[in-house]
Amino acid sequence: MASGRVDLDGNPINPMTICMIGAGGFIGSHLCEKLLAETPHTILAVDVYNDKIKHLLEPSGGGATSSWADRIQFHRLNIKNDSRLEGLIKMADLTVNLAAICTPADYNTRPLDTIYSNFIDALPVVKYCSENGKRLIHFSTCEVYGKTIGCFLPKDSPLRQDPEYFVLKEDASPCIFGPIDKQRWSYACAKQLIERLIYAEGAENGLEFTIVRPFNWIGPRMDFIPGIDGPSEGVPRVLACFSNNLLRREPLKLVDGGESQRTFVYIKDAIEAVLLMIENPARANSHIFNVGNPNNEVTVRQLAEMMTQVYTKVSGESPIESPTIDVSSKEFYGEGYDDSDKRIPDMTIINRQLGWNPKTSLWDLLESTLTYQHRTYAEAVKKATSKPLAS
Ligand SMILES: NC(=O)c1ccc[n+]([C@@H]2O[C@H](COP(=O)([O-])OP(=O)(O)OC[C@H]3O[C@@H](n4cnc5c(N)ncnc54)[C@H](O)[C@@H]3O)[C@@H](O)[C@H]2O)c1
Ligand SMILES: O=C(O)[C@H]1O[C@H](OP(=O)(O)OP(=O)(O)OC[C@H]2O[C@@H](n3ccc(=O)[nH]c3=O)[C@H](O)[C@@H]2O)[C@H](O)[C@@H](O)[C@@H]1O
Repeated sequence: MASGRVDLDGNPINPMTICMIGAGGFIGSHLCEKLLAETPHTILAVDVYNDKIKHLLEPSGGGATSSWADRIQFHRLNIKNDSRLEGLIKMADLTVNLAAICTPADYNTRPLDTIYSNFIDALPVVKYCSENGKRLIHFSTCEVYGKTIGCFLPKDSPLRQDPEYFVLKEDASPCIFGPIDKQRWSYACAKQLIERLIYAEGAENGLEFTIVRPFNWIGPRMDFIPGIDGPSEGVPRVLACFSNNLLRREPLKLVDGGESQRTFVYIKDAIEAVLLMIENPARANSHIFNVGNPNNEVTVRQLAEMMTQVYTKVSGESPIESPTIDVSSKEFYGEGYDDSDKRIPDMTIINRQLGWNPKTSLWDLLESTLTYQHRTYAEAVKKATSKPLAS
């Protein structure tokens, strides 16, 4: 049955069933919302948690019409050890695998869990897709590029300004990781190996696959605020760390001077790219796609300064006297941390295959995200910090 929707080549798109593993996480929650709101597709949502998609599962909740809840089914299971996984993959036309440990604070402190989660646990998913002739969209990471070639040049080398030495290209750039005792690279290395395995399944066994390399997607529902909806000692990714500091009126911690550079893309822009991949298999299969916003580059220090300005605007609270503080990576993350110096995605392939371009500026995406953070957490943080200490 056609849905009235057409793909980029004008062909009708038939409704499909999508097995989405890790659907209860940050990216999964936005992808579920988009699929339910704009397409006729059905979702088999697999995760160990569902807090971030609860509003979609309740028949009348979160503004959802009952037809939304009819098209999403939540399966609480851990893909490490659940025999129901193969059945769900068989029932679906397409599997999207998002499940992973993906917070840098874990890579050097829980390297075994990180490697198991990103490589070993993903193996059965690839195998079931390959054996049952099912299409797979697998989430990898921009971290597979590791460090740029440019960072090994002398500090004053003019070649450091040459894009050939830092722009990251799917089909040309090498993957450059630090030594083994820098366990930070356990995640990137596990993701690289699963990419190679998927690629080989495509080459040798005809698996239909697409690999996504997200470049710092950020927005509402990313990670958790420590002590409010996550462990008080937990260290989430930078957006949630800095949001937590702003909510608590603490200085934002700059790791090793905040000199590393990142490009941030708004989650809603990035999800548009994933929907194009889902609905245009002929253009997306056998490709690896960078998905990021090369125009939104900042150092982490600049990000901290911009988030402080934006938060002042959306909360109406004046900034604290010393808005940032320097910490060493050893103090913040522990032994074995290392960092990617710079991440600029080359957009040629995604542009050519899917015509996708990011739209939202860093200021605008921070404004909508920090408005959400303030609305969602400010009261809870105030309550938590005003509680008298137990005697
Ligand atoms: N957010 C980003 O910018 C970004 C960047 C690069 C790569 N990625 C990749 O995208 C994917 C999703 O990222 P996210 O930001 O949504 O992370 P997330 O942590 O919010 O979501 C991951 C989800 O997977 C689930 N999960 C993990 N292990 C599982 C298991 N064994 N069984 C069932 N469910 C399990 C978790 O409960 C969580 O809900 C990950 O593979 C990550 O490596 C994300
Ligand atoms: O998002 C991505 O594209 C990928 O990169 C992230 O890695 P990274 O960008 O290093 O992680 P963040 O926690 O977002 O940190 C960004 C930078 O901010 C710094 N930072 C972080 C937190 C903080 O409080 N202060 C601070 O200076 C980190 O040292 C790092 O240089 C994670 O590995 C994954 O989510 C993902 O695969």
